[in-house]
Amino acid sequence: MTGVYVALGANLDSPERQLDSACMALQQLPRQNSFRVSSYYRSVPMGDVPQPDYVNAVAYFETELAPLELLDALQAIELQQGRQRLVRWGPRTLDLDLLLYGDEQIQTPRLTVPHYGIKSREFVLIPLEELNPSLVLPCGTGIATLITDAMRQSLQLIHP
Ligand SMILES: CC1(C)Nc2nc(N)[nH]c(=O)c2N=C1O
Repeated sequence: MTGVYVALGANLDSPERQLDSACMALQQLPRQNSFRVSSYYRSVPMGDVPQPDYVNAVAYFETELAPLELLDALQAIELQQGRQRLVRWGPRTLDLDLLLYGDEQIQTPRLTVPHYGIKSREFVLIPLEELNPSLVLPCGTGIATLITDAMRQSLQLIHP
C-alpha cells in the first residue's frame, strides 16, 4: 500500500456536493483504505479566467493501484461528474489532481508527481497541512515552511 494525496476542486454545479460525491467515489476505489479528507475551503480562482470561487479540499488514502491506474481512476470520476475541458484554466464541475504518490517522483507525458503546483497553491497547501502538518515533500521541503500568513488569510474555511 502507498499513501497518496489527491487535491479536489470544483466551482460549478453545487461545488460542495461535487466534492461530497468525489469523496464517496474515492472511497469506492478498489484496493484502498484509510481514507481521510480535509475541511472544505472557499478560494478565489487562480489564473485570469473570470469564474466563480472554488471549493477545495485534499484527500488522503492508501492504495495498491499503480500511479497511472490511479490517474485513470481519478479521470473517470471527473468524467462521471460531468467534467468538460472547454477552456484551459476555466471553470469545472470537478478537478482531481494527484499531488503525491508516497515519496515517488514521477515524470511521464500523462503524469507529473509531485503535482507542479503543490508548493505554490494555498488551496492545496492549507488542506495538506490540515491532514499532515509535518508532511515533507520528496524533495525534502516541509510543507509548513511553504505556508505564509497571506495564504492562510486568502482561504475561507467552509466546514470541517
Ligand atoms: C483554474 C485553476 C488554475 N485555478 C484554481 N483556483 C482555485 N482557487 N482552486 C482551484 O482548484 C483551481 N484550479 C485550477 O485548475
